[in-house]
Amino acid sequence: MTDRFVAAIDQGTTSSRCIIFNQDGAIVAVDQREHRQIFPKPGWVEHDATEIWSKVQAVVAGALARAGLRAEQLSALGITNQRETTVLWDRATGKPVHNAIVWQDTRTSALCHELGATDGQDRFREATGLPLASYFSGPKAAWLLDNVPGLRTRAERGEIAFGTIDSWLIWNLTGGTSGGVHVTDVTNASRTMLMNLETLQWDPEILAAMNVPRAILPEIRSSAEVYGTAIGQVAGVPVASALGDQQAAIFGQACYDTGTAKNTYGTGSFLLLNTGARPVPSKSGLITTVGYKIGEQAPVYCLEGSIAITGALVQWFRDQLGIIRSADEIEALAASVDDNGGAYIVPAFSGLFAPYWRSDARGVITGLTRYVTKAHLARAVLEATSWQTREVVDAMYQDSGVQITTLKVDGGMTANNLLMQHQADVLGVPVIRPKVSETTCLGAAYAAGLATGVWSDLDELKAHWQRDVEWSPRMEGQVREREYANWRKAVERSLGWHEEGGQ
Ligand SMILES: Nc1ncnc2c1ncn2[C@@H]1O[C@H](COP(=O)(O)OP(=O)(O)O)[C@@H](O)[C@H]1O
Ligand SMILES: O=P(O)(O)OC[C@H](O)CO
Repeated sequence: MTDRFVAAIDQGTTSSRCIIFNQDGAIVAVDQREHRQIFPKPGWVEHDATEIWSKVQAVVAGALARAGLRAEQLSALGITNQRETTVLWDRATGKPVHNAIVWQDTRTSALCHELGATDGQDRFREATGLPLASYFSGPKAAWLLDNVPGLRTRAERGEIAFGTIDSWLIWNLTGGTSGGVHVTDVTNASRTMLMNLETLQWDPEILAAMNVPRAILPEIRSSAEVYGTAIGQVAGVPVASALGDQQAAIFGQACYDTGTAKNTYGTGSFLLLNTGARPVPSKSGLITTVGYKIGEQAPVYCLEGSIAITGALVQWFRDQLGIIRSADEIEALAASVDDNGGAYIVPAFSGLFAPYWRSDARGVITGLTRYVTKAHLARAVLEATSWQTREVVDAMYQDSGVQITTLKVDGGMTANNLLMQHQADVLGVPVIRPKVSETTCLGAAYAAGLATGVWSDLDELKAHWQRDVEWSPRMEGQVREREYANWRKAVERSLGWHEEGGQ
């Protein structure tokens, strides 16, 4: 039997990656490139979508070259992407009309506040599963339509296309101005704040409230089906999956059973719990989102705890404070002391996401005394990730009644043993990392392979999953609860700092 190969593109916040997998779900080749982060004003974060498209083309070529494969040897191509980031482009020229507005960008906070005051918070949450927050795409699209001169009129005439990054890539991959398909998948659409979670279609009332014309929106499709055939460097290859990166990770982690969960530790961290065939509304500050939908099958929903800043705090410690030279140095520095020396850091750099959704929060370091050294602060940086995760795990339990008994983990920060041990300690459950920790690309590859017959069903995919490392809890319960109380006190001190219009 000749091996079959599936390529996945992971277009992330800081870089684009292409990974080619074989039929066992093992990695054959990887290529990765970073793109520019554009910060025009405090709180604003943009990407150049044209640059992203060229980086994506480069990593696809790079991965093929490293694998020693030709495009025609690929059975399918899957897409996974940073979610919520919003691009509007001119259908005739194929050019973006503005830089993409990134998920972390807070420029629409005031708009969200106004929408809440006029239409009520609950209306949006009930229809879309999301709290009104600058994180999501709908308000970003509305901002662009109102702030790029003449854009709203052109949009209403049907000249402009909206997309999250999946749509932008699929449109370009399948032909762009010469016949590219304008689609998105249910998982990405569920992050726009424009899709109704029950119908899985654009919600006309929400579109009206948000003032977003239907004419700009892509067609919503499943996460695993052939959307079109690629042209150019991968000509002839079916483009056969799209999933938001966190949904791709839960798919790659084989969390197909109700009650299973994973946490991905990257720039931010995103904990998703599979809640099965029905959306579970959150009362505890989580998001209700679509996990995946395979072709004609029923959708699977998730509850999600989105944490904006985890790995990005390590980057801040490295780049803004200069205390370490590389992210991995933080582990040795933190391990040089036994504890945090009483210091806690709450990285509310752009407010706090789950479970608080407080745009008025800003970062704080508390508990400082002259005793505290940079090593204690290094510990506090790492612990901020595990405590924020503990808070979303507690919220998951309140919302779903599911007590997580083991947590599957992945992402760049899981290379840090000290952090993973602390995570197991503060959750009081084992934390497990799989052998293939590139679960985001793997999930997109799995979905594309299912759509094209490379794999037959979820059981086959489940059999690929293998444990690599397991961290077991060691902390005494009393210590854990005392420190958790300290963490929550620190969070209290971060709230209410920022006033609208200030920085
Ligand atoms: N050894 C480490 N210890 C702690 N944090 C780390 C370590 N290695 C990488 N990181 C953090 O992980 C993040 C990168 O992870 P990755 O999964 O590639 O993120 P993303 O997909 O969001 O770009 C960075 O924010 C970096 O600071
Ligand atoms: O690109 P990442 O890995 O930082 O993921 C970003 C998330 O999709 C934002 O919702």
